[in-house]
Amino acid sequence: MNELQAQDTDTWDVIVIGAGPVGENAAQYAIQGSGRTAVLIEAELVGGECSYWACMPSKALLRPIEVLSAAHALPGVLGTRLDPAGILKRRDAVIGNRDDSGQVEWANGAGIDVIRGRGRLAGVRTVEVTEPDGTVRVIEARQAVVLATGTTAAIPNVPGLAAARPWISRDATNLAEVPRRVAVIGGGVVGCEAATWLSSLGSSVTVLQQAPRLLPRTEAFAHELVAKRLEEAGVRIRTNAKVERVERPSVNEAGVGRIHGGPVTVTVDGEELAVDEVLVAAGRVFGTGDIGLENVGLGKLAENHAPIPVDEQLTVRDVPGDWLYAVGDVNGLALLTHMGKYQARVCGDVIAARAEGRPMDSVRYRDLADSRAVPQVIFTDPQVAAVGMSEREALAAGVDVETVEYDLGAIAATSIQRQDYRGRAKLVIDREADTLVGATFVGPEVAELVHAATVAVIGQVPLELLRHAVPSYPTVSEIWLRLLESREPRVS
Ligand SMILES: Cc1cc2nc3c(=O)[nH]c(=O)nc-3n(C[C@H](O)[C@H](O)[C@H](O)COP(=O)(O)OP(=O)(O)OC[C@H]3O[C@@H](n4cnc5c(N)ncnc54)[C@H](O)[C@@H]3O)c2cc1C
Ligand SMILES: NC(=O)c1ccc[n+]([C@@H]2O[C@H](COP(=O)([O-])OP(=O)(O)OC[C@H]3O[C@@H](n4cnc5c(N)ncnc54)[C@H](O)[C@@H]3O)[C@@H](O)[C@H]2O)c1
Repeated sequence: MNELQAQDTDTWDVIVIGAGPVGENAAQYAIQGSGRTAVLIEAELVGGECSYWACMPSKALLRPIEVLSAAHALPGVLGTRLDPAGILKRRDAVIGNRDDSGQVEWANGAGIDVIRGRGRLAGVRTVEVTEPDGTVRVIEARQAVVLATGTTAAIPNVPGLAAARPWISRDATNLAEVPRRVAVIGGGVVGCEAATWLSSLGSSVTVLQQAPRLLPRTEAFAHELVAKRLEEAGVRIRTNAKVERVERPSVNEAGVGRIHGGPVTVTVDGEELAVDEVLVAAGRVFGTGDIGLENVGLGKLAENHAPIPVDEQLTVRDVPGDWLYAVGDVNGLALLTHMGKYQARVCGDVIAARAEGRPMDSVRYRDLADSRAVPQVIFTDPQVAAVGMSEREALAAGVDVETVEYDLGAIAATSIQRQDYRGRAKLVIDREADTLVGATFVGPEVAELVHAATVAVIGQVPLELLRHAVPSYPTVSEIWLRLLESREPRVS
C-alpha cells in the first residue's frame, strides 16, 4: 500500500502519530517480518525535525568549520578558507532540499503507509486525522498507537520577543542570509552550536545565557574550553544574563532563514544591544498540546505541554490496556535522535512481542539506557562528548563518587593531530562498585571516543577489567590508559 492506497482503509495494526526519525523506527520495528500493517501520520515532512531542521543541517554547517580548524592547526597546510555559498549549497543537498519523497519511498518499501495530516487521539485506539485539505478522517488501530510528535522551539516570555519574530533553530539551521549582528538567547546546545557556525560564516555574535555558564548540564570544563574558543573566534558571551525586553519596530515575513525585519534592540541587564537578528535557543516545548490527550484521561499533560510519562516498555503510564506508547522527544527522557530511535526499537519490539504473544522477560524489551547511559556529542569547536552522569549528578544520586581527569593535549596522538590541541577528559566512577557511571571528553574530534565509554557504562564493566582493554598506539583512545593510571591505587 502507498500514500494514495492508504485512502482505501481505515484500520491498521499500528498507528504512529509523527513521522520523525523516531516514529519511522517505531513503525518499522513493530511490523518488520510480520504480516502486520502500520501507518505514519505526518503533519509536515516525513523525516521530522532531525532530517530537515535540526541534526542534519546543523552538522552539515559545522563540518567544514571543523575541517578548517584542523587544517589551520597543522603547519605545512596552506590556502584553506570557507566558502559560505558552497557550505549552504551542501547543507541543502544534505537535507534533500526539504523534499521528503525519499523518506516516503523508504516507508512504503518497509510496508508502512503514510497519511499527510495532523493526528489527534479521539479515544481508545482511535485517531482523528485532519488532512491538508481540511478533510477529517477517523482511523482505528487494531493493536497500538504510538505518539512520536517531538518538540518545537520554546520562545521565552520576554516582553516584545515573540512580536519581534525572532529566528528559531529552524532559521539558524536553514539560514539563507547571514545576519551581520546576532544575539543568541540561550547558551545550551543549540545556542553554542549555532554561535559556532554563525560566527564562522561572518556574523558578529553575542550569546546571552541566563545560567551561570554555557552547556550547564555538562562538566564545568566543557564550558571553559568551549567559551574560550568561541571568544577567540570573536563571540561575546554573557552569562547570568537577564534579557529584559526586545524591540523591533519593523517586522517582515521574509521566510525561514531570512532576516525577519529591521534592526532589533535587546535590553540585557539594563544595557541595550543593537543587532540585526535574534536567535532564540532557549529549550523546547513538548508536542503534547493538541494531540487529544484529554480523550484518554491525560488532559493535564496537554494543558501544561508536559512530556508524556512512560514505563520501561515505553507504554504510556496511567492509560489501561497497553495500547498507547510514547517515544522520542515527546516523552522527555532524552531529547536526542539516537535515544529516541533506541526507544522506538524497544517499543517496536514490545509491540511485536505483544502481538505475537511472546514472553518479554529479556532485556531486549526494556529501556535500560535512558536511566543509565545516555550519550551525547555537542559538535562545537572543541566537541563535547559525554555519557552517563556528570560528577554533580552522580553525587546527587548518592553514588560513592571517585573522579579522574586528564589533559587530552598530553596524549601522543593529539600532538600529531594538531599543534594547539586543547582538551580534557574525566571519568566518574562508582568507587564501591568499581564501575564507570559517567565520562566526558572535550576536545577537537573527540566524538568517536564516547562510544567506548557508553559500552563500559551500560555493561557495568569493572574498571580492573577495563585496564585490559588496550588502546592502539598512537590513537586518542590512549586517554583511557592515562585516566585509569591516574586512579589512586585501590586497597583490596
Ligand atoms: C538545532 C538542533 C540540532 C539538533 N542536533 C542534534 C544532534 O546532532 N544529535 C541528536 O541526537 N539530536 C539533535 N537534536 C535533537 C533532535 O532533533 C531530536 O531529538 C529529534 O528530532 C527527535 O525526534 P522525534 O522523532 O522524537 O521528533 P521530531 O523530529 O520533532 O519529529 C516529530 C514529527 O512529528 C510531527 N508531528 C507533530 N505533531 C503532529 C501531529 N499532531 N500529527 C502529525 N504529525 C505531527 C512533526 O511534524 C515532526 O515531523 C537537535 C535539535 C535541534 C533543535
Ligand atoms: N548535538 C546535539 O546532540 C544536539 C544539538 C542541538 C540540540 N540538541 C538537543 O535539543 C534540545 C534543545 O536544545 P536547546 O539548546 O534549545 O535547549 P537547552 O535546554 O540545552 O538549552 C537552553 C538554554 O537556554 C537558556 N535559557 C532559557 N531561557 C533563557 C532566557 N530567557 N534567556 C537566556 N537564556 C535562557 C538556559 O539556561 C539553557 O542553558 C536539547 O535537549 C539538546 O539535547 C542536541
